[in-house]
Amino acid sequence: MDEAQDNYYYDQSNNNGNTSSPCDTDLDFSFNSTVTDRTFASSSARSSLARSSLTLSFNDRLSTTSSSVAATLSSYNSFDSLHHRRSDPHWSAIRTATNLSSDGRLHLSHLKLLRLLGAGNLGRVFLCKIRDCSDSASSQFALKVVDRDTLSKKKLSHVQMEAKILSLLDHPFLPTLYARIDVSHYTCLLIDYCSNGDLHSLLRKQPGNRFPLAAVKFFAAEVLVALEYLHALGIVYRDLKPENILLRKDGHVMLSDFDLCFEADVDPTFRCDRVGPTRRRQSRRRRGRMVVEEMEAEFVAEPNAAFSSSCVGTHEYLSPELLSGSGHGNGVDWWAFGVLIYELMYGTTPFKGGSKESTLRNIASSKQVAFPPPSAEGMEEAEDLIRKLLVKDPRRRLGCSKGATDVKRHRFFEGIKWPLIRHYSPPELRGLAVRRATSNGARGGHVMTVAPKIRRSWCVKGLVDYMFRRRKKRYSRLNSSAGYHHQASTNCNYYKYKVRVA
Ligand SMILES: Nc1ncnc2c1ncn2[C@@H]1O[C@H](COP(=O)(O)OP(=O)(O)OP(=O)(O)O)[C@@H](O)[C@H]1O
Repeated sequence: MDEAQDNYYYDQSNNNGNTSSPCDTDLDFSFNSTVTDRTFASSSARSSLARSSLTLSFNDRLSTTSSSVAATLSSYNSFDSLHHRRSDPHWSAIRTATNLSSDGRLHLSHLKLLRLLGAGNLGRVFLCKIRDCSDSASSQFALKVVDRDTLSKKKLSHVQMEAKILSLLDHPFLPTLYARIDVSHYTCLLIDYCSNGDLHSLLRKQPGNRFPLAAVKFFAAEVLVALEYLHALGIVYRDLKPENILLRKDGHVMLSDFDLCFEADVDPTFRCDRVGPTRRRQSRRRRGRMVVEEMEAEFVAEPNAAFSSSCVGTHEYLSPELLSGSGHGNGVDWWAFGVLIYELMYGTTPFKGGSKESTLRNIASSKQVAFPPPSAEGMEEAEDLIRKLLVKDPRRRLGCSKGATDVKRHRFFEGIKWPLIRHYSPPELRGLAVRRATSNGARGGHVMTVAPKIRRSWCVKGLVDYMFRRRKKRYSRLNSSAGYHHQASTNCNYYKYKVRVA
């Protein structure tokens, strides 16, 4: 947006007789300008080979919860929320902008559009920055602009679903909704900007369109943690694919596109079992013998009773039960997770045919997934995981009953310290420009709470009861506390520890 357009904005607000200060208005519709479109359309980050999501209408019934979010859209500024990233410099940039605003809210006029990032089914996404903010890195955001007047009722419900889901999220691998601005017939969602594009485009830049195994493991592990968090909130994603996995400037993932999600209830469970033999040990401190028991605690929060019968997703990623139209649940995400790992490893999806119809036929057939001969060490583990995720019957599919808890245990992920996942270095790949965190950057501002060591020794009698009670208390806050989910999903959700009974 150039100076001339800035002036146009001021004139326009005056013509409308708006008496508030220029920065308090929402009348800067520069995203509507054809100049903006022409100038920036070519800079769209997504490759032209990207596969679009579909909403088939053989069964058009939306999930029950989607109607409940069809509430009136209103402006949403979440500065006061207890977001775990509230010390992030992005929030500070927004706070600085709104301090001067008479109503304390963020308005479109606080934002300067820089370029068009791309356009999707529902609207366009712009790179923008907070005006007059000196820290260029922390003042950049992505602004998703939706023109509600151009959308059908069904697409409008998708926008509402996306806005609702975004407002619930508080996780390093998922976008933060900094503000929602509804003005006239536009809905604008201000979220994190991912300067490294999407995983689909990155994959196309690699030799043979494949990632090395270590990179597959890195991306799969991060996506798994993001999925785990969504499922713990009762959100079934339904549109997992490389195109929807964006890469932040630090090379970590951010899932995007929540318009096809549906919500369901979750009934979290926490189990604590004794594993291994009970041993007697000499206590140095207490001068006596004590009993040491090795316990395994397991936390599961998976919407395994989720049910929807609308057919949505992306052809190559649709699961057999979704295609059959007889209803599906959380299993669609675990199926898609298997397809994703396959695609990252082999550069193509496992059931891809010559046409969309033949792809769908292959998915629906009883044909099992086939693999090229293994070419590197560790491929067998990956193949075994994919095979277990691509089980056609969702009742027998890995992940469907205990979610990420079971998937994380697979030997493909062996060695990953889940609580530290945010701090693993991204792989060095062609086309991935990783900017390390600076002192006031991502790491300094919002370090993920690191869980305690996986193995711990305790010498408090009744510890298990105590932990169980504490966790139960936290579960009761399940739907209200985003912080809890953050903790639950960044902590290892199954771990062993020793209990010493004096
Ligand atoms: N936060 C972001 N940072 C950087 N680029 C983004 C961001 N969000 C979206 N984009 C890019 O903008 C483009 C449009 O995104 P959008 O989510 O509107 O559409 P889409 O991914 O095609 O989804 P849909 O399935 O809703 O059509 C995509 O190419 C995406 O890569």
